[in-house]
Amino acid sequence: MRAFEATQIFFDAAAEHLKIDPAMREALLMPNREIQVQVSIEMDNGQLANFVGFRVQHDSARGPMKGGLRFHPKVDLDEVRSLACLMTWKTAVVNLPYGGAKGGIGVDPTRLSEREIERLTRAFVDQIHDVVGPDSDIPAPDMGTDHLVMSWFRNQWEKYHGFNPAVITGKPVEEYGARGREEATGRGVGTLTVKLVRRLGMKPEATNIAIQGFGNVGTHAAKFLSEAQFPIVAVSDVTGTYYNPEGLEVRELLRHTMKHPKGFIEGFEPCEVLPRDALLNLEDVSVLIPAALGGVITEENVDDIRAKVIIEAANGPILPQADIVLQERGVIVLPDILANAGGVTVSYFEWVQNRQHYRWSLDRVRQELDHTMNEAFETIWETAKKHNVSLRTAAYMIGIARVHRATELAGMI
Ligand SMILES: NC(=O)C1=CN([C@@H]2O[C@H](COP(=O)(O)OP(=O)(O)OC[C@H]3O[C@@H](n4cnc5c(N)ncnc54)[C@H](OP(=O)(O)O)[C@@H]3O)[C@@H](O)[C@H]2O)C=CC1
Ligand SMILES: O=C(O)CCC(=O)C(=O)O
Repeated sequence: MRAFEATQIFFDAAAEHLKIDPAMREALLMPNREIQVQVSIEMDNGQLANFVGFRVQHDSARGPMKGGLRFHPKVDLDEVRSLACLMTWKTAVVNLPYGGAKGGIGVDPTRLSEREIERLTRAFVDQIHDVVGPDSDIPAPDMGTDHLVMSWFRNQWEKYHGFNPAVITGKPVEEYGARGREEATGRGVGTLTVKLVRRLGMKPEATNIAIQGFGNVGTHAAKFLSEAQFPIVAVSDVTGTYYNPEGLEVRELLRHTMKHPKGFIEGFEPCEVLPRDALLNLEDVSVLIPAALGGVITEENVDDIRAKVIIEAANGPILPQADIVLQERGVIVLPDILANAGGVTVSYFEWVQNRQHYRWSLDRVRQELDHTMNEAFETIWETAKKHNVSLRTAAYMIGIARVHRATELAGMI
């Protein structure tokens, strides 16, 4: 199943509960604008290389559109469209004054040098600079991009439009970035995992966790949760699954990946090395946190999942048929549009600081993030109880209802 079709199925389930008529459903679901561009650069060896870049602007009823940039070989229009749509409901779930967008380039950044990635980023900005801006569409990091990519993006955009760091978030802290943005998605995931586990009557020390993906989101979630006394028994990256039933030494693990030339976990000890996807089926795992790609839990592998709770740190990790099976088995799923909303929340704080030429302390960022995440969680928990629906349907209901209301109030339709 393609990514956008999966998002549409989740959307429809909630729209049905909200009794939104078919024409309005179509209007809410259809992206405002989709941009596909050719991005050609000179590689370090002097050869020309061509890539395809995308920016999908899904909805702006609640404010400027917001969403990350992904550099990954699997990036295509369908994936970006689905991710942009998720951003619309996500920003509404945490009640930010934003709409949703997403972008990316089909490229494997691990095969490019830093200078080649910089040239690629700048060439992409040359193609899309006139459709993004602090009041229209504000990019940010996602898979395969980081604070350096944000910095090059800003610098190139400012060559056309002049100084305005609020054009992009997730920048280096010393260049108008927000303290706490780098950790924000993982911290939000951690905060809500603690809350949900407690709500379900489970004890952190007796709740084993497995995390798929050990990049920005996976590492910060692991750090937060191990500090909250959860045993992190398994983590994975593209090189494999690293498992220790006694709990991995997360601090050592972070030190190890920082020293590895490509940031990989391979070579870490003490632990058992298993095939990459074995992480999904471990017997002694209570909480599974997918924090890598979408579409990893499918109809084919869902019966092998043993966890009681799944926290969707990644965007779209569970396909709709698998979601139904998990619901029937009583597995609690905290949906992406709530679970990973910490990143865009602190991006909003960065944008606000940039616009005010003011800097918040890390304590203030963390306090406001915790407050936003807790409030959204309670709203969705209550909605799920009231309507007897899953947390995913409840989150979609909240997000869609807010965007629907803004659309009606603006008289856009
Ligand atoms: N960054 C952010 O602020 C936000 C990110 N997200 C979502 O979180 C997810 C992760 O993003 P982020 O952490 O930024 O990305 P990163 O690029 O920083 O890290 C991705 C990680 O996933 C690993 N990975 C890739 N494919 C697989 C696989 N098949 N099995 C196991 N591990 C795999 C990578 O391994 P390796 O390093 O070996 O390549 C890497 O460890 C994405 O779905 C993203 O959309 C959501 C909200 C905000
Ligand atoms: O920080 C942001 O603006 C967006 C992050 C993102 O792309 C996401 O939440 O999926």
